[in-house]
This record gives sequence, C-alpha cells and structure tokens, in this order.
Amino acid sequence: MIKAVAFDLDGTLVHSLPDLAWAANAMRRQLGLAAVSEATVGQWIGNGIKKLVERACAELGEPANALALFESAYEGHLAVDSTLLADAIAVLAELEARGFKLALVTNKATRFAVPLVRELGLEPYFEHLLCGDTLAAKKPDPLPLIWLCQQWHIAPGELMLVGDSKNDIQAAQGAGCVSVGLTGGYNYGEDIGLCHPDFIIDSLAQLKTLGALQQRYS
Ligand SMILES: O=C(O)COP(=O)(O)O
Ligand SMILES: [Mg+2]
Repeated sequence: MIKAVAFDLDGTLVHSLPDLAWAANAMRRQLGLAAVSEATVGQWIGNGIKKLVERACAELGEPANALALFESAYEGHLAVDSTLLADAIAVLAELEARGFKLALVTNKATRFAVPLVRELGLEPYFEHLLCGDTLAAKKPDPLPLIWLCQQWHIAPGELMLVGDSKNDIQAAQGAGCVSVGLTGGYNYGEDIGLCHPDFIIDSLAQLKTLGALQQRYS
C-alpha cells in the first residue's frame, strides 16, 4: 500500500520550458549563437542545468563561461512564463488531506528549484525537497528515493514516484518504488510508456482516482 508520494518538478508539476528556453537563448545570444525553438530546448531537459547548458552550446564545445551565463539569465527569470500544470495544487492538497507524505524529487539545482516551488505556491505541501544537488546522486540514480524511504521508515513499495521523464521511472524502478509516468512532459521526445512505468497518466487529475491511492492515511 502506498504511504508516500514523490513528485518530479519540471514537466510534472510545472511547465518550466518557457523560462528554460528563454535563459538558454539568452546564453546562446551572448555566446554568438542563434536562438533555438522551445521544442529544441525541451529535448535538453531532464538531467539538470549543467547537462542542459552542455547540450545548449554543444556547437562551441561548452565554453567555460556558459554555465554562469545561463545561471544568471535563469535566476531572474524562473517563473516569468512558467506555469503550474492543471490541477497540480488540487492534487497535492487532496493527497495531503488523505494523509500521504509528500516530497519533491527534482534534478533541478536547489538555487533554482526552491525559489520556483516557493513562487508557485508548491512548497507547503512537501516534507522534503530533494534537488539535483541535495544528495550525492540524482535521478536516474535511485538514491533520492532510497533516502526518502529511510527517512520515512517505509518500504520502497510504499513510495510512489510521479514523473514525466525516463529518469524518474528508472530511479523508481531502481529503488523498487511504484512509478507513475505522466505523458506530455519533457522526455527527450520519447513516449513515457517505453520505459514501462507501473501506471501511465495523461493528467495529474487522474491521480485522484488511481486505485493505488484510494486508501486514506492519517
Ligand atoms: O532539471 C532538469 O533537467 C529536470 O528537472 P526535473 O527532475 O524536475 O524534471
Ligand atoms: Mg521532469
């Protein structure tokens, strides 16, 4: 039985691509590179900011100042055009009311993830915020999920991870947790079904009626 639910951030709770794309293009402009489309930047999301920057200036072989340029652009532009996914708050509130423990497990670095979840009103729902640089390894490594199970004294099979990327599903599978794949997020243009999550949902609202989450904890 599920006792806790961990949520991914980018592409699962927040449509963060517009601001990530804005920052990537601000960086590219300063490096003398042409702007790219949002869809292109969408394919670079998933392994944290450093990887995104690496992919966003691959033509130049990752200049030394690229990361700093991206970070200073993104820092002031975290939640300008980014929006919550439909029903994000309603679903978190309902799961919290049903007694589930909730955590955020994102590959986004703390300095960006924390202000973003604060700005969008998500922070109060989470007992733990595990960001890309919180622990020694990030998704697809199972470490953040194993860490949560230890903190909460629950078995891996009692923790569910909801995410939009194969990195989420692989982390859950590696930890022995239950995985829910959300379609339509940032998964390198691939169908989330290809990595075989335990459940596939097309909207967060579907979590409200997911059989595995019907029981109540308090
Ligand atoms: O920072 C990323 O690349 C992805 O972040 P996420 O783990 O919240 O989807
Ligand atoms: Mg994601």
